[in-house]
Amino acid sequence: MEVRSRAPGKIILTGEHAVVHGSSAIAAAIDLYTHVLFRLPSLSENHGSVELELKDLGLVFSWPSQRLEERFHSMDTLPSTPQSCSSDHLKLIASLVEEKNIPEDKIWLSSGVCAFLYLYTSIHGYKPATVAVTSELPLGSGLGSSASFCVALAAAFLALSTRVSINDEKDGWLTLTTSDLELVNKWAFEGEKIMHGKPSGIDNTVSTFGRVVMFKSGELNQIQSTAPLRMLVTNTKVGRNTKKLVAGVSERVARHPGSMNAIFTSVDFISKELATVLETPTSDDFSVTTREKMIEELMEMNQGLLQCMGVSHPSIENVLRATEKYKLTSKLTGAGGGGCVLTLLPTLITGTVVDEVIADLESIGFQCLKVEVGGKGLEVCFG
Ligand SMILES: Nc1ncnc2c1ncn2[C@@H]1O[C@H](COP(=O)(O)OP(=O)(O)O)[C@@H](O)[C@H]1O
Ligand SMILES: C[C@@](O)(CCOP(=O)(O)O)CC(=O)O
Ligand SMILES: [Mg+2]
Repeated sequence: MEVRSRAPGKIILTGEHAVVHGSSAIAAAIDLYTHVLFRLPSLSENHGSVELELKDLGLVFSWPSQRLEERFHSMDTLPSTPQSCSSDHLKLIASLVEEKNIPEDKIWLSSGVCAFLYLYTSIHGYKPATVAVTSELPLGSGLGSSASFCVALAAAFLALSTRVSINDEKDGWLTLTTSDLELVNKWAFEGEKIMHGKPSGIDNTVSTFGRVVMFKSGELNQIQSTAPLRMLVTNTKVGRNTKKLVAGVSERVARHPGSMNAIFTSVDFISKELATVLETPTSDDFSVTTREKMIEELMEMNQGLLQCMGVSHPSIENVLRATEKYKLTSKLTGAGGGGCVLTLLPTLITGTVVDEVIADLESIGFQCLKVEVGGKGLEVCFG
């Protein structure tokens, strides 16, 4: 028996970090996915283990089911509803991951493997299975790979544990009902907590539900954008870790509470204004160019405030300068500190100019990705 799931990454148009502190943020799904293939072995192929195959990284980890059961027997590991992983429970999981001797240059993977073990054992128990993961997203770059990893895993485990109701349809990609998407989203949030420490929930929410969303304090509002948004994503290829960057901002808040809260309030206004701009139909009084100028100005202001939060990086500033030469506006997306940068591609820009911008950025050593913005969320497929 097997199920596949795929969950998109995201871009944050405005509001990253501030959203962790209660401000509004606007994010959109992108057409780059994490894919999970979850297989329960037949009796003849039963290997008695829970096996995680990270295909892009060429790594396989496996834990005998019996050993997992013995290690966790004192834990309440089969909650019927999503629950946070307690620190004792996480210590146990971390010790099972440490035994795998993940190579030092890939040690950043550990938190992902911990999140996998937590979601697997909580939702599915200890039964032998093979879980294969591939991702079209650059990992640890601000495009929400951690959240899409958790969403795709939680969906696959729930789908084969019959904890979600699926239509009768047997072939093709299916979307879940809203209440099942909410369940997946809650589990994915628990996985994100293991990876981010203190996530806002925006990444798992947009990966689950797709589209363009405004998010504030756990509340989701769909944005009906009146025109397509064209964005170029530039990966600076400077590695960074969301958990550390989020913690760094909280430390700055502790040192400068008044100033930082004023910044978060400004970001809240910026996101709300962006929502209005996106939802306002273009007309004689509000042309596409005016709309795009407004979006650019809001992105520019948000980038300035992200600098004030201490999460920009020289590589990000380089992208800003390189795109400014073409009168284009850019802003970091995700946690910053390196990672990815967004550049708005106005409607009137020609393909030749876009190609020149990309060539310039790639000549500096960056990687450009053309993404579709605001598409679908999580889907599953039985086969
Ligand atoms: N396909 C994947 N395979 C294994 N781990 C993954 C995968 N996708 C994400 N992760 C985990 O998520 C972490 C990156 O998350 P994070 O630092 O939040 O950056 P982002 O979410 O922007 O990609 C990785 O270090 C890894 O632990
Ligand atoms: C910085 C933050 O706002 C977004 C982090 O996104 P990413 O993991 O860098 O893709 C954190 C959060 O909202 O949980
Ligand atoms: Mg992340």
